[in-house]
Amino acid sequence: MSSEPLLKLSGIEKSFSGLKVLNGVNFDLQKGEIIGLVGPNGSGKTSVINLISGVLRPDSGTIRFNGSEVQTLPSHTRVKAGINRSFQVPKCFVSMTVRENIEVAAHFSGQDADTSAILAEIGLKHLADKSAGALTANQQKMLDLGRALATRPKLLLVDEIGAGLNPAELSGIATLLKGITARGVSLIVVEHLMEFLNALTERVIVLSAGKIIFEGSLEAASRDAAVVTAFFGGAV
Ligand SMILES: Nc1ncnc2c1ncn2[C@@H]1O[C@H](COP(=O)(O)OP(=O)(O)OP(=O)(O)O)[C@@H](O)[C@H]1O
Repeated sequence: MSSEPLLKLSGIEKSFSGLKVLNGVNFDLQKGEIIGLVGPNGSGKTSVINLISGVLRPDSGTIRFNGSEVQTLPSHTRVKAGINRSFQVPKCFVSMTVRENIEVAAHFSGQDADTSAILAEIGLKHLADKSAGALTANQQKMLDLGRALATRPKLLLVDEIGAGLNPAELSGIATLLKGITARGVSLIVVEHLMEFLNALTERVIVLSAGKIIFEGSLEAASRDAAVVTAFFGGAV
């Protein structure tokens, strides 16, 4: 049996207009694992998600997923291979209904999704026939997640889904995400909300200025001098 991780980033470098935003990023993710990706604003978290999902390509380095290198594949091919994501700013089709948004995503990826089950899971079943453009921002975030689920990902990348939610909503999303991993899906969760992350996972990767400065438990991260300096500019 292969012990290769589901996802392996090796030596990832990315610059924009000469400014290096990722500088030798390496990490692994196992099947069914959740990791939190944290770091100060501008540290490179969304760039990592964009590189894994195919929105961006690395200048150098490799991204192995499920046994193959994927770093040069376009996004739609990566979706079919089992990588999908939600966005910081949701990207639903606002002129379609909620149900149609899920159906289109499933059709696009060639998957036979259970639309009703997904609508129930994301809490939008009662709004299935409503236009996606009429949803609140938080409901659109859930629909974005539902669209990703409709493609039956093996790896789901969740970019700041918690922003602007109240504690009850955050707890509901933590339960939802844990239910998704219980089905064997791996998750990378980019988040600023540490309480929310703590409810989801023990393992975090901390980025600072494009480099991984810590990998381990959230509790240990909070006591790590380099992490404290990256977030607060010095000891607290
Ligand atoms: N397409 C782009 N073109 C130019 N610069 C970019 C682009 N995308 C990201 N950057 C820059 O790369 C750096 C890392 O940005 P990124 O969005 O990955 O950080 P982040 O950690 O996700 O930040 P935040 O927590 O604020 O979302 C920033 O300096 C950002 O301005």
